[in-house]
Amino acid sequence: MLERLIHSLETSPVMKRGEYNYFINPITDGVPLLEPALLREIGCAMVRNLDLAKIDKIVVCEAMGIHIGVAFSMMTDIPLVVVRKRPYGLPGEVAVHQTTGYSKGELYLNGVAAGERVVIIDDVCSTGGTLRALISAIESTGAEIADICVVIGRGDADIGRPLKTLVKIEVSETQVRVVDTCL
Ligand SMILES: O=P(O)(O)OC[C@H]1O[C@H](OP(=O)(O)OP(=O)(O)O)[C@H](O)[C@@H]1O
Ligand code: HPA
Repeated sequence: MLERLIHSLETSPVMKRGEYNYFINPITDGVPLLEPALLREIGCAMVRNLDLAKIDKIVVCEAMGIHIGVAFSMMTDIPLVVVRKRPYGLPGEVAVHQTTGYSKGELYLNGVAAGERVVIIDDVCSTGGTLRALISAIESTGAEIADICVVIGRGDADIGRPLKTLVKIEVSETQVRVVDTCL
């Protein structure tokens, strides 16, 4: 299991975004293309690794959480909430101030209510800026975060909660190395 993911990571090109070594991979970028078998492999690994008891919703961030969230939602029949980069001004909308290793931005959370149990999934955790901001936004709604899982863990970011990763990687200026897997 995870052979496709490991192969795709270890053949990922790396580019500079400022000082940040940014790897380019189908799961984290959607390019050059997403193979259905890779999505299935990741969906199955997430189902095996997440605690799905009494979960009301899956929460993902636009853009690169969406394909993973869709695969996972279709496998589990749990509804999906997409945290968007655009505000809608709906009642209860929560702004999420996101900082990554190479960007700053605003995301907007809708569709999560007090008392609900949610799981967060995403493509990658690097500095942890996105997950920390999302966790505090979800907590402000009064919902409970039951579990958090990313496909790829890069570095040792502290998000203040346990974080499950399917694979852990190290990224140099030229290549990605898979250093651990959840299996
Ligand atoms: O741990 P961090 O340093 O926060 O990095 C991880 C985040 O960076 C990427 O999102 P990005 O904001 O680049 O948007 P995208 O999903 O549209 O590519 C990725 O999808 C994660 O959400
Ligand atoms: O190196 C990266 N590649 C793709 N997406 C990312 N999101 C955070 N870091 C990265």
